Amino acid sequence: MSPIISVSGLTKSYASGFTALKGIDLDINRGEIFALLGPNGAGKTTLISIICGIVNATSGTVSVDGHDTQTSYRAARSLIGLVPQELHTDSFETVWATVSFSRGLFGKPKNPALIEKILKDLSLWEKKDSKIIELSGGMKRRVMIAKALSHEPQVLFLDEPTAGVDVELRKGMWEVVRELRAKGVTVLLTTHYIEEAEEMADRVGVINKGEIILLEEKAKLMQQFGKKRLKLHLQNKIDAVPASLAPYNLELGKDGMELVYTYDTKSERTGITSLLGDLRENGIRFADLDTQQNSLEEIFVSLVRK
Ligand SMILES: Nc1ncnc2c1ncn2[C@@H]1O[C@H](COP(=O)(O)OP(=O)(O)OP(=O)(O)O)[C@@H](O)[C@H]1O
Repeated sequence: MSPIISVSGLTKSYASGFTALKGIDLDINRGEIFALLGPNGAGKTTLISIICGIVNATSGTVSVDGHDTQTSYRAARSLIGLVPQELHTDSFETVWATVSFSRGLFGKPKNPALIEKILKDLSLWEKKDSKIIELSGGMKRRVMIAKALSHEPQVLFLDEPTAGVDVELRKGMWEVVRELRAKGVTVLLTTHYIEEAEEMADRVGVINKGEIILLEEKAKLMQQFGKKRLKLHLQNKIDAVPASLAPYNLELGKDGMELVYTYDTKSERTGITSLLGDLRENGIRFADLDTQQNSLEEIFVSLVRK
C-alpha cells in the first residue's frame, strides 16, 4: 500500500539563518500510529507545520495521499486534522458551536449527526452546550481533537497531546487515539513522554537536530535493544566481584549490596541458572531479586547522546 504521507528531501532554514530540518525523508503508512520523538528544539513542530502547510519548506516535497502540499494545498490540507500544542479556541462559544464551526472552515456541508458522533466518541456529548471556558483542561483538549476531526480527516496530527495532563487523563487520551486508529484514522503524534510512544506507537521515529536518526517498528526496536537486567539484592556486603564470576560481567552497586546481571532475552540461554549456581558456590547469598526490561527511554537517551 502506498504511504498516506510522503516526505522527501525536506529542509527548512528559518529567516534567522537557522536550519531546523536537514533533509528529512519519511513515509507514514496508512492506519498506523507513528510517534515522533525528539528533544526540545529537534524540529518536530517544524516538520508537522510544514506537512500541514502552515510553514513553508526551504526545499523538498510533501504529499498527502498523493496530493502535493504546495501545488494541491487545499486537497492535501483537507485530509489532515491538526491538534496543536497550544490550546486556542474561543472561550465563550459552546462546544457544539466550536466543533461545528471548524467543519465549516473546511467548506464541508453541515453534518449534525457526525458532530454528535464525534462528541459522543470523545465523551463530550453531555458538555455540548457548555462554554469552553467552563470545561476542565482535559475536556478542552478533547474539544481540540473534536475540532480536528470535524472535517473527517484521514490523518490526525497530535502535537504533544498529553503535555501537562494528569496520569488518569493521559490514559483516557491514549484510549481515544487507539479508538481512532481502529476506525482507520492514521495518527502522527509528537511526544516527550517516551512511555506514551512505548504504549501506543506502531512505529517510532527519532529526530535530533533536524535529522531523523532512527526509524523503526516499536516492537522491533524494543526487541533489538531489548536487554533485561537481573538485580540481586545481597544479604551481605561484598567488596568485589569474585574472579570466578568475571565471565558474567556483573556490576556491583549500592555499596556492595547489589549485583546486576544484564542478559539478552533473545538468546537461547540467558545464563541465569548457571549464574545462580556459581553465586551459591562463592557463598554469595541474596535476599531478593527483580528483573527490568530496558525501556524505550533508555534506548532513546543513549541514541540522542550518541
Ligand atoms: N520562526 C522561527 N524562526 C527561527 N527559528 C525557529 C522558528 N521556529 C522554530 N525555530 C527553531 O527551530 C528549531 C526547531 O524548533 P521546533 O519547534 O520544530 O522544535 P520541537 O522539536 O518541536 O521542540 P519542542 O519539543 O521544544 O516543541 C529550534 O531551534 C527553534 O528555535
